[in-house]
Amino acid sequence: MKTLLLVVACALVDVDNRVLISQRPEGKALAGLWEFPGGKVDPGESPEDALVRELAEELGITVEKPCLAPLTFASFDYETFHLLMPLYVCRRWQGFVSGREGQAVKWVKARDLRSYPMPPADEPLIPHLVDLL
Ligand SMILES: Nc1nc2c([nH]c(=O)n2[C@H]2C[C@H](O)[C@@H](COP(=O)(O)OP(=O)(O)OP(=O)(O)O)O2)c(=O)[nH]1
Repeated sequence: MKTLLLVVACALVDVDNRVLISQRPEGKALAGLWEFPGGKVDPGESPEDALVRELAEELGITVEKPCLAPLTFASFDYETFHLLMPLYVCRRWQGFVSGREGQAVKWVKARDLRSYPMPPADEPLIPHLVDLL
């Protein structure tokens, strides 16, 4: 089997029940596609620690681990690796969301997520968010 890559992602949900998506920067794989904030789990790091770190780096917000609720996961066979991506939901954080790495960010209703091109791994996640929100 290919390398199993563990990536953690978060559906940040605001008071209007909108979800945050972030556009992958030029130069990265899957550039231009809209994704849930997150990233790779580093060796020795727990998934929750990785997500707290990524949310701070990418969006400039502080999240407490108990505020990360597991929702579902993506399992997708990319050409060079197999992605396993737990998706958490978070409704509480400190600070204001901004694209700290120059990326565009957008708050969207779950039912409108289909209007934004996302990586193929993310498509099966959308109905879970529509159901929840
Ligand atoms: N963050 C995130 N990654 C996703 C999503 N869907 C999806 O297929 N991926 C894939 C794209 C990448 O192959 C991988 C995440 O890797 P990345 O390169 O963005 O992670 P990272 O922030 O740790 O990046 P790096 O600094 O190490 O380059 O997961 C998603 O919704 N969110």
